[in-house]
Amino acid sequence: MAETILEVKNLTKNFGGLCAVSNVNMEIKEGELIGLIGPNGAGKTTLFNLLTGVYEPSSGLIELTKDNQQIQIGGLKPYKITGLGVARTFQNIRLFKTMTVLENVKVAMHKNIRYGTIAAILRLPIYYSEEKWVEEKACDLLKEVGLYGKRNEMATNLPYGEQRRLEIARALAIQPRILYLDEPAAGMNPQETTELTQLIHHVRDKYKLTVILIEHDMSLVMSICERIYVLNYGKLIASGTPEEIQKDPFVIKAYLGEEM
Ligand SMILES: Nc1ncnc2c1ncn2[C@@H]1O[C@H](COP(=O)(O)OP(=O)(O)OP(=O)(O)O)[C@@H](O)[C@H]1O
Repeated sequence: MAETILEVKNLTKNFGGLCAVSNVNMEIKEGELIGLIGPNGAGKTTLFNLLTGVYEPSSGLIELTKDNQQIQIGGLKPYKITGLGVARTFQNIRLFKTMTVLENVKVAMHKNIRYGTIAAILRLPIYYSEEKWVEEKACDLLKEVGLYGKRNEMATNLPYGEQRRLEIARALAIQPRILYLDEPAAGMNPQETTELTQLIHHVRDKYKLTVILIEHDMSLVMSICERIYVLNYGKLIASGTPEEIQKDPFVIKAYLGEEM
C-alpha cells in the first residue's frame, strides 16, 4: 500500500465574506493520479493556490510527507514549498516571453546547481561542468515532451498546445514529487489532448510522480484519473473513482445542465 504523501485537513480560505474553500479534507497517496473537478468558481484554483503557497489558509492544515516526516506546509512561501518537491503549471500559461524554449527549462533547473556566484564570475571548472549538466538535463526533458526540435525557438512563438507541454517540462525541471496541473488541456484540440493524456501518464510513471490535475475536459479526467475529488461552492461534495463520480447524485446535481 502506497504511503500518504499529502493530507489536507479542514482547509478553509475566506476572501472577505466569500468562503472560496470550505473545510476541505483530502488524503493523497504517493504515485496517485488525481482529478480535481467542479463547476466554474467552485474553488479549484484557490485550493491549488493554498497547496502551493500562493495563498495562506484562513484555517486548516496541509501536511506533506517527506522522509517519513509530516511537514506542515500551509502558509509557507511558494519557493519553500517548491523546495520540498512541489511543482505546478498555471491556468494562464506563465512562460518567460523573452527566452527560448531551452532557456525556459534551464532557468527552472538552476535551483539544483551546486556552484556559487564566485564560481560563476570566475568561470571555475565546476561552473562549466554544472552548466553542461543543466543543458543535458533540459534537453532530455524537452525530448520527453516532444519539443527538443524547437529548443532554440522563442517560447511564445510555439503553438498553444506546445506552450502547455513546455510548462510541464519546466515544472519537471525542479525534479518534483508532486505535480499540480491547472487545466492542462485548456485550449487544446482533440489530437493535442490525446497526446497530453499520454504524456501525463508517461511522466507520472517515469518520474514516480503524484499528479493532481484540475480539468474541465471530462473525457480526459475520466480516462486518466484514478480518483477524483469534486468541489462545489468551495465544499468537497464527492470523492471516488471515475465510475463512482459519474454515478454520484450530488455530482450530477452540481453539473446539471453540464455534460459529464
Ligand atoms: N483573490 C481573490 N479574491 C477574491 N475572491 C477570489 C479570489 N480568488 C478567487 N476568488 C473567488 O473564489 C471563488 C473560487 O474561485 P476559483 O478561481 O478558485 O474557482 P475555480 O473552481 O478554479 O473556477 P474556474 O473553473 O472558473 O477556474 C470564486 O467565487 C472567485 O471569484
